[in-house]
Amino acid sequence: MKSVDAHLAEILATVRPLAPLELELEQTLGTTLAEAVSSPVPLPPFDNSAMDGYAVRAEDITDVPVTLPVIDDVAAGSEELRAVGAGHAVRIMTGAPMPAGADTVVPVEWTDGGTITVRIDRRAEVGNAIRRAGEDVQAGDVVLEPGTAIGAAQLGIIAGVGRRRVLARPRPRVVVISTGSELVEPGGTLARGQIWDSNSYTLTAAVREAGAEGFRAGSVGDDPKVLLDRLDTHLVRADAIITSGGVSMGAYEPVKEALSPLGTVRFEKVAMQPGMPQGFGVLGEDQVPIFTLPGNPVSSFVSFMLFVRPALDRMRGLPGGMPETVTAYVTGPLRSPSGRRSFLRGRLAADGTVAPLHGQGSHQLAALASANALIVVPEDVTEVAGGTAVEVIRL
Ligand SMILES: Nc1nc2c(c(=O)[nH]1)N[C@H]1C(S)=C(S)[C@@H](COP(=O)(O)OP(=O)(O)OC[C@H]3O[C@@H](n4cnc5c(N)ncnc54)[C@H](O)[C@@H]3O)O[C@H]1N2
Ligand code: MOO
Repeated sequence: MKSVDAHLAEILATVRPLAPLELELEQTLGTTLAEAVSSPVPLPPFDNSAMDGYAVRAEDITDVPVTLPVIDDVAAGSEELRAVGAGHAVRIMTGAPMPAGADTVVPVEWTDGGTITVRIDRRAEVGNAIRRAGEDVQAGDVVLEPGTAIGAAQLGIIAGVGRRRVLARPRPRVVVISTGSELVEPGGTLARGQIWDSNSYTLTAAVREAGAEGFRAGSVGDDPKVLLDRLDTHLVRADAIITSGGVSMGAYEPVKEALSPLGTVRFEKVAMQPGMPQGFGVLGEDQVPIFTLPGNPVSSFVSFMLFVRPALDRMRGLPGGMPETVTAYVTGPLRSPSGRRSFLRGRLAADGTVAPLHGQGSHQLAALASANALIVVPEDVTEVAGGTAVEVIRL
């Protein structure tokens, strides 16, 4: 059997980062920057007040209380400013430019809040409550390096340096197709022998959680021709394809039957539990990667986390490797088949323990839904005693 590491290594050697595009600011969330972003101006661009209060000369308020005439009122965005002469005060708002002559800001709480004259009750040192130009960023400074994943804060600094568009690797578009003639859309009525299709929903959601665009292309039955047609329709708009089901040893395995003759997708057994039957390869002229995951719901989800997610990271221009693990102490005994790496569902607690859940079957979706971690048991371990340190993948 092929090892988990070898299977992931083959996948990562095949998938490539997507080509960067000029993207509008609004479209950059979840994309990966492909250029260095720098600021054309210092940030803040000008000295400004950090508080609502009064801009004055510190030397005029060394003896307090003192009452000064208020000669101007400046709000954020004010352009024409009167200079602050000796013995004068200017009422100033947070973010408003510092008027010339003033070297300190007295917060309104330290005053009587007057608008014609103001009584100042507390001294302020030179520079008090002033935000200096360039204190955050100097003109020309790189604020984001290529390869940065763009989240809310990163998008904020791109906007903050005035950029409308940036060069970024887009979110991969991933088409999800489930196979199986027993599948019925949720909301429909089950006849005998049927089940609701959960995998295509789980996998599409997992794709989105992984920072890619998920398109659920519904389910096809057990006819390999229908699957090939469906793949053909979606290949043009896909950066990757995921199928579920139809890859084991049964009499009707549409995925295997449809794709084996192409010679570009390999079906193998990977030494893991769940998720043993795996397929991976490329399709079409553009060599679109395809992941054919096993149909058991827990198996397809675990396979996604181990193989598809790192591949999507790589396509996004991020490092992409084995999911990170943390060490935890298992609260009860575990069993694992010899020669296979197990990924058991568990609940990781704040005290650093992980409790294995009841229902470790590959079909037991409810146990998966209550898990927040996968407990990893190495290939050469068949039994783990309660209290042992184990590695877990957080979900
Ligand atoms: N003789 C053997 N039988 C099986 C083997 C084997 O090695 N030899 N491997 C088992 C393992 S392990 C797995 S995992 C499954 C994988 O089977 P397939 O990928 O071919 O998937 P199906 O047969 O289509 O379905 C398996 C199971 O999952 C349910 N399913 C499928 N699709 C969905 C869906 N979209 N939503 C919810 N549930 C789904 C399906 O009804 C089956 O119960 O094969 C074992 N057998
Ligand atoms: O390997 Mo299958 O994925 O256990 O159920």
